[in-house]
Amino acid sequence: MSTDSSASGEQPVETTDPGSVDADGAPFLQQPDDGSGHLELAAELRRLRGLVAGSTFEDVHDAVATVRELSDHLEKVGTRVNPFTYETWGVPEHIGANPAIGSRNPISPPLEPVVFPDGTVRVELTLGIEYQGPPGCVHGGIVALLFDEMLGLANAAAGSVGMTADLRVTYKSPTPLLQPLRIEARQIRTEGRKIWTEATLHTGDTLCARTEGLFIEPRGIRDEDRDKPIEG
Ligand SMILES: CCCCCCCC(=O)SCCNC(=O)CCNC(=O)[C@H](O)C(C)(C)COP(=O)(O)OP(=O)(O)OC[C@H]1O[C@@H](n2cnc3c(N)ncnc32)[C@H](O)[C@@H]1OP(=O)(O)O
Repeated sequence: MSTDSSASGEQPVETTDPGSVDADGAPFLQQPDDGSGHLELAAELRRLRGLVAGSTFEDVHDAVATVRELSDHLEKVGTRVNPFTYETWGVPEHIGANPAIGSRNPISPPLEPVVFPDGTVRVELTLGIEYQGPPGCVHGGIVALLFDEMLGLANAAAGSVGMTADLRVTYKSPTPLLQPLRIEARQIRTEGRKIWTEATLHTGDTLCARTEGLFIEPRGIRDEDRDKPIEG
């Protein structure tokens, strides 16, 4: 998504594309473009989402009609995904619909994680007004969503998979909108089916929030699914 300039000309005014890949990190959980235009559609809707949530209008009835027409069109030309019939998790229909990382989901920022040799997973992102809680700050529930996702990805990077059983978030300092954010997650230890994973969220050198999660590996997990993240 494009980054615009505020009146001061310095700050972005909307959620931006994720940060570029760090030289030391490898892209993790890439979601390939199938060439259908689906990802471009989602990106355009992300732009729309920010405009709708973050603007005031005198009269947008024309836009209502246009968007209704678009929805009717997509209903006609699309094949609906059934979330109860995936062969396994991690297939594009599954990951793509995820509200934190899904490239097909206009709700997602989306995250574009990189993984480091020590198993740390990192994302860099900037969130716009559609993620606002307190004025100028990211909603605490959004922080928890992003943390949950990142912990799951760190588990996947470590070759394990677990359902979130306990997620504790400590909010240390307001998480600003429209400022570059960095989330880093890593698995700490495992014991039987229990997995402990931690993450931090910074803006610059300021720690905004940290989290500790306990994940439980589902019973009967297949070996080939261990490095695939469970979606929240
Ligand atoms: C793409 C990136 C992925 C993002 C990741 C997102 C992950 C998610 O959001 S998952 C969705 C949210 N989470 C859920 O819906 C989970 C709902 N809960 C459940 O399904 C179950 O309670 C589940 C699977 C966690 C555990 O159930 P079950 O497998 O029966 O575990 P159970 O046998 O009772 O317990 C196993 C061990 O874990 C412990 N345990 C289980 N739950 C907890 C808990 N909440 N707190 C502390 N310990 C717990 C038990 O005490 C037991 O310990 P021990 O072996 O020492 O006796």
